[in-house]
Amino acid sequence: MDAAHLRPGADARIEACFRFAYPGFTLEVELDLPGRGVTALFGPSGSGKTSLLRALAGLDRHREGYVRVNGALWQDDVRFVPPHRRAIGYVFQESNLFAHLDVAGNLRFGWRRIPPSERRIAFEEAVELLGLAPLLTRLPARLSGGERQRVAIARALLTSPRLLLLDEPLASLDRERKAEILPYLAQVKRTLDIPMLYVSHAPEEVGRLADHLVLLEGGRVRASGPLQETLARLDLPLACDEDAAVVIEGAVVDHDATYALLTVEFEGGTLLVPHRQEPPGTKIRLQVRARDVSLALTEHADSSLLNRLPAVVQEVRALDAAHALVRLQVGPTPLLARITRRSAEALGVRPGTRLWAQIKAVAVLS
Ligand SMILES: Nc1ncnc2c1ncn2[C@@H]1O[C@H](COP(=O)(O)OP(=O)(O)OP(=O)(O)O)[C@@H](O)[C@H]1O
Repeated sequence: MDAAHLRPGADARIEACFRFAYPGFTLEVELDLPGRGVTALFGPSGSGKTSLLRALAGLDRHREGYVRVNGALWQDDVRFVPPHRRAIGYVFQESNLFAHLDVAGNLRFGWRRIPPSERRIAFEEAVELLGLAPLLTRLPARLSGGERQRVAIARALLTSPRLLLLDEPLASLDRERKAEILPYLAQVKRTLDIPMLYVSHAPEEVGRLADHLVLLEGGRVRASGPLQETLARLDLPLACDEDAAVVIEGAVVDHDATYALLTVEFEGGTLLVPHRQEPPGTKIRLQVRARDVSLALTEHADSSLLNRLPAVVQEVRALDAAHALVRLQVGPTPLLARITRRSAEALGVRPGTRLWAQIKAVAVLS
């Protein structure tokens, strides 16, 4: 079986439009999202993320709605495809596995629902992708939380979905378990190319997996755009967070074994990152937090900081009485710096200022 059958075309889109109200809450959204890759759905509690996923899946039927996923029309004014005919995989915060079935039985449940001619993922492929081979005969009660979620993801994949909806799939897990599962999700993304809508509050998950970001607020779309651009928008609450960070995509060009440093080239410059060896050409995602970036008008070659990048200021915004947020551009790549207002004034930081961004820490996300 060839997973390439799952690949949506180049012009693939997910289009959705909903308007509905619950007492005290109205959801009014219009979305036009890439039909490939991972779209992260961000937003405060009660902003409508789960309601939107349920509406997309057809689990809640709303009169005013439109859903079209990579050419398949699931809902408009006259048509409503019921949820079990939508080819959607849904993974919830708590995996709702059947307690009386072992892992293999749970996986077969999803798989058997799909007529053989419509199956596009082999049983063994899902087992291998999620590393489930040693667990097939275990009952859910004897699995860790992380293992249960891996089974839930594999079960969803075995329904050969056109769209995978993940509603905070890692939220109930501790840090270590989360870190264990993320590589599996990244592998699913790389191998199967099924579009995913991923609800998460965790910058680490979003930074690692997402290509596109939607920010919901009070039942409305506050922002929707490519991940790197959207994370660096000063008018959004994401950039104002204490842990605000940008994501930089690059490729490994070199490894210095003496100091265990990778050289990563991105559009606009290079960064040195402490990391294990990776073959040249490996694509890599880096995360740089706004508070780990300081600014200088001249290059401080006598500093202990390895990473100094020439940058141009695009925008400056006061965060509070003491701090300012600066959006910089390193070539075409956006970067954020959180500095004191006093420093911003002393350096004369304003749009167009050319300076050096000094980066204290870079995290490797993948
Ligand atoms: N079936 C329902 N009937 C009435 N109100 C509902 C229903 N489902 C959701 N709501 C309300 O709609 C609003 C949005 O809820 P929703 O669960 O979609 O938000 P969310 O962004 O997913 O929140 P969280 O991050 O806490 O999961 C809330 O005010 C919730 O109480």
